[in-house]
Amino acid sequence: MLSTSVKADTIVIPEFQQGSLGKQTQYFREQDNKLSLSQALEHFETSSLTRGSSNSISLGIDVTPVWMIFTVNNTSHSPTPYRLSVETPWIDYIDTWLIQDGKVAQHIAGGDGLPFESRPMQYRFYAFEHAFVSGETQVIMRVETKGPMALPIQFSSLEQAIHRDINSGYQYGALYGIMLALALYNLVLFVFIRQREYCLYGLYLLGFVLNSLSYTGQLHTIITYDFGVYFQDWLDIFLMITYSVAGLHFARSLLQTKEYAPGLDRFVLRTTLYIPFGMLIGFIFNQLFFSMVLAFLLNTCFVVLFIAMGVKALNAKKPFAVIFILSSVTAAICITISTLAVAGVLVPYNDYTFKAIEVGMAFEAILLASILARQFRVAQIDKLIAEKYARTDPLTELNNRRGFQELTEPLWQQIVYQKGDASLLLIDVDSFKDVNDTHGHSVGDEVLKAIAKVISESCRQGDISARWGGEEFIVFLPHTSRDSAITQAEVIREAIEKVEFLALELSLTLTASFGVAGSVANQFEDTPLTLARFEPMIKNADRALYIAKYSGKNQVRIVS
Ligand SMILES: Nc1nc2c(ncn2[C@@H]2O[C@H](COP(=O)(O)OP(=O)(O)OP(=O)(O)O)[C@@H](O)[C@H]2O)c(=O)[nH]1
Repeated sequence: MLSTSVKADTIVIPEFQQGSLGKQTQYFREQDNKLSLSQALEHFETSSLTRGSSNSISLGIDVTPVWMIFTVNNTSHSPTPYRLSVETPWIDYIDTWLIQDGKVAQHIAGGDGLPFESRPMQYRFYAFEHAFVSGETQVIMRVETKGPMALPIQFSSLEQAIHRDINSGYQYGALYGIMLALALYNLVLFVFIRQREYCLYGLYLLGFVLNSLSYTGQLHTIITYDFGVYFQDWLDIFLMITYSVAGLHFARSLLQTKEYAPGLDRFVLRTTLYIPFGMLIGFIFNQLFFSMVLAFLLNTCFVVLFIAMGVKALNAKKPFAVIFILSSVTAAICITISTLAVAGVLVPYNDYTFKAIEVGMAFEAILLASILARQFRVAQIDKLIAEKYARTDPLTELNNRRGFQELTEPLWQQIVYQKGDASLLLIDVDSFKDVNDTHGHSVGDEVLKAIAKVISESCRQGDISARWGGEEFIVFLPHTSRDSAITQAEVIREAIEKVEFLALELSLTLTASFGVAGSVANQFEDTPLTLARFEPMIKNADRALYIAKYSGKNQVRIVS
């Protein structure tokens, strides 16, 4: 007959509906040899026990097994089903004995040391349900693990347990949904844009979600193979390291720390090499504790280095540094809250403090995504500017040759298919060398700008003007016959002649010569316009310009 006079704080049901049992338990640590239940009961009776002081009992990593006791008193007249769960899914072995009237009514063995199918509930934690009969039931538990000995014991009526499960499902669904959507979106962006930040960010988020799925036991309800006692512990370590490494490389790449903080950048790089390497050595020699310490070290470095990189980026006046710091400090605070809650220090353990880490990471993920989105926008604007300048002459801001060709090509095609007319003007400033020689090159530049302005302002809407090279300009006149083009050229010639370069404080009169080529009734050089006739038309205008120059300049000519 088993008995113990030791009374832990009694849990009275059905009044007690749901909560953590840290404060209602008393415990002691097993010393050298594994105790039997009766030896443990004797110890409970005869030795001093530690009373749980917070919602979650937490004793550190790689500690000796713990024996716990608490009492449930069912004051109702019928058996009342309750669920007990230990919400840290990495515990290797948990044994629970329910003692009624001095006899073991039930023994429930579980933990990730047992194959998934043999566990009391096919659940992400060690959990079981039991109908507590009227009167007192003593609950004795023995817990053994190589991982962190954090024991948030949850005790709830079945109704509350199901309610909690549903709530928890929604909460995790929302958190993981946000993070997975962001991860996949960024990986898709990487496939199409080929910018490594997107890939690293996607991997970082995926790594975190996987790590969290494993750390909260959810992954192991899917992967149910029995790989042995430490499978889950090693997987947690591996995933912690993967997401930390991806996260740190993402931060390096996003903030480009190499440019302005080479020392810190090297340190981050080495951290992401040496710690995983050490973990690998630990894995090869099956040193779980050693690898676990390295994983926690990397996780701590991760938080500190994120903030340090943000501060360096801020000092270097990098855009987005403030948002980066805000996101990493928030994540750091949330990680600290969860860690302290699980460790039972300062922060009370409850569902919110346990999940703070995920909330912090989701917040960080959204802020980092906003940085990437803004960076994308800046890159787009830069690209548009670069594209514009690839088509624009920087001095006169008219089209350059490339811009001219790109704009005229579709118009020319349209005119050819519609059997319409089109003309070209080639304009060359007369004796421009004298301007340079007399007033200097920079004045020459200003003069060219002024003439370009006159040309573009004298053009009709739809005409396309461009700088053809040096002091030579070209104008394409769509839907304009050669005769109308001559008239238009005269307008521009007169406008140039009238330009006063007052802003340059120069009393200067400049003229320009014009070569005109164009079609009349869709005929150019006695043949209808075709796609291939564009180049010959330019050559024709060039010959006309030559004639204008050698006929005394400041005139409009065609090849007759
Ligand atoms: N300031 C300035 N000068 C330029 C630029 N591009 C070409 N030039 C000058 O334009 C002048 C062209 O001289 P030339 O080809 O002899 O022609 P020109 O003096 O206008 O004589 P004609 O064409 O026969 O009337 C050269 O002195 C070039 O250096 C430019 O972007 N800025």
